Order: sequence, then C-alpha cells, then structure tokens
Amino acid sequence: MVSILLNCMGNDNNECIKHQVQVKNPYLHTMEEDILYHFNLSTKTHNLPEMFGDTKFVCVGGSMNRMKAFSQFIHQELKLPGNPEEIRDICEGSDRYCMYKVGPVLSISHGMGVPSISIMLHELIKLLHHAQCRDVVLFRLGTSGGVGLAAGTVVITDKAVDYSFRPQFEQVVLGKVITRSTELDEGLASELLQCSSELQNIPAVIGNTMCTHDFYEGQGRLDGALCSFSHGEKMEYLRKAYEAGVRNIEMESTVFAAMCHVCGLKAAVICVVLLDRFEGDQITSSHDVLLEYQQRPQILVSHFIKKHLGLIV
Ligand SMILES: O=P(O)(O)O[C@H]1O[C@H](CO)[C@@H](O)[C@H]1O
Ligand SMILES: O=c1cc[nH]c(=O)[nH]1
Repeated sequence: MVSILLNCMGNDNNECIKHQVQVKNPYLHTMEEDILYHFNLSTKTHNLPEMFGDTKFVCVGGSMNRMKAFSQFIHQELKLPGNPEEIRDICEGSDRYCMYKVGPVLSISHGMGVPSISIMLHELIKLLHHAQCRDVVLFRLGTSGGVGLAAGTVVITDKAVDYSFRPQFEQVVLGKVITRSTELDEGLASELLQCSSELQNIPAVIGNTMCTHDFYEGQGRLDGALCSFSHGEKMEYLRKAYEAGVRNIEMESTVFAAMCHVCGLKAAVICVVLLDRFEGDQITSSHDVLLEYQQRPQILVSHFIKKHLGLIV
C-alpha cells in the first residue's frame, strides 16, 4: 500500500485514477450537487476531499455505540494527539448513522439488515469517490451466531452466502432480480487470520458467513414471535449450512461484499460469534462478556491497521 501511495504523489495520473474509489453510475458525474442525505453531507456544503481524502481504512458495524467506541479505541491504538472522548460525530445532523474519522480510519454505523447497510454503502462509496480516496480497505466488524463454533470465536469470512448457501446477492431493480457476486479478497482474509495468530485471546477461523433477512425465523430460531418449523427441521438446516462451509450467520455480509466487489473495493467481514446455534437460540452471556467479545474484531483490525501503517513490524 505504501508503494501505491508514493506512486500517487508523483505524476502518473493514470495510476492514481486507477486506484481511486470508483462508482458504477454514469449519471453521477452529471449532477451539480450530490446530497448524501442520510449522512447529512453534500458535495456543495462540505469539502469532501479535504475532510476524507486521506482515508485508507473504513470500519463499519451495526451499532452506533460500538462504532463510537471503536473510534476512541483506534485513536488510542494509533497514539494520535487529542482527547478520544472529544471525537466528533460527523453525521450528528442525521440520526440514521454515526461517523467518526480518526487519522486515516473512518468508523461508521450501518444499523441492522441489508436495506440499512445498503443505503449507508451507497452514500459511503459515493463519499469516498467524491473525496478522491485511493487504496481504501473496508471492514465489517460485527456480531453473529456461530454454526458449530464456540462463543467468542471470530469468523473471518471466506464467502458471504445467501439462505441457500450460494455466494451471491440478489437485488430487485426495476422489478427484476439482479444477481451479484459476493466475492471477498482472499489475500486480505489470510492476512487477517495471520494477525489473529499474532494476538492473544483472539481465536479466529476462516469460514463462510450466511447472511439472512431476519434474526428469528430467517436464522432458524425457535424463540421468535412466529415459528413455522420444528426443532428437528432447524437442526437439519444448520447441519446443511455447516456442510456447505457456513460457520456463522449474520445479516449484512452479502450486500456488503457485493457492493464492494462491484466497485473494486478490497473488503473483509469479521464477526465474532455470540453463541453456537447448535446449542440454542437465546443469547445468554452477560453484558460484560458480550462487550469483550465484540471488541475482538476491533482488536484484530486495529492490529492489521497498525501493521499497514508501519506501527508494528
Ligand atoms: O452486530 P452487528 O454488526 O449489528 O451484526 C449482527 O447483529 C445484528 C442482529 O443482532 C445484525 O445486524 C447482525 O448482522
Ligand atoms: O445469532 C446471531 C447473533 C448476532 N447476530 C445475528 O445476526 N445472529
């Protein structure tokens, strides 16, 4: 990454443009202003290149509090000047998402489920494009249900798969289904696994992640307000998922992988497991244990970032 950065400081303009964040929308450049409505930012009212141009790592996760805590954590990890308690929410004018910038790291919340993260990603990718960012890596830092894995294990996603264990994301566009690949960067996943082996207390595996559109029936839970299947049918589905290489279940990975893939962005999904779904449905660990678990993907990615910034050899 450092060598690419150096290239972009020189005169090779084509090389620079090649590494800039791309959008796949021919209409975008014809617009006089682009309002990123859910971020409360706009190309006319904000100097996006100045605010975000040096961004290299974007970390996203469901909860606003988690992503605020991550920004404070990474601020300390990178030993940046200033008080981490005073990091400002760039999206404070909107109550949809929160966004914090800490040196080259952007930390953003995306809410729960595909529609919520998808809206955020449209605006995030446009933001990175307008800001002329280059060589950006995206990480989803999440929580998940494990499939044959103990609580606390971190799953680095190999393939993000749908309810039928297919590595694809289906989007309805103008009444028709468009299917997009959910391929993630293999090298990045391996590098993250290597990072986990350099850390204490971050048990990690690479496996497939199943993305569902619901936490309860959609993930085969028997404890929702509705349940239309038996315990045996649930176990059979989980067994089939396990055989297909699925090691965890969450609710955003396929659209995250698909949108990053289409736009040529390097991306990884790193989710900690909160329970083993073969053993139950309810999340019974204490608040403190869950808090420690959800810090694990953050510690892993912080280690990766520090290595890439040359802060650890
Ligand atoms: O912990 P986050 O990032 O929110 O991810 C997981 O947790 C939520 C469900 O509790 C879903 O959004 C799922 O994907
Ligand atoms: O079981 C779980 C736990 C967290 N998030 C999910 O989507 N499922």
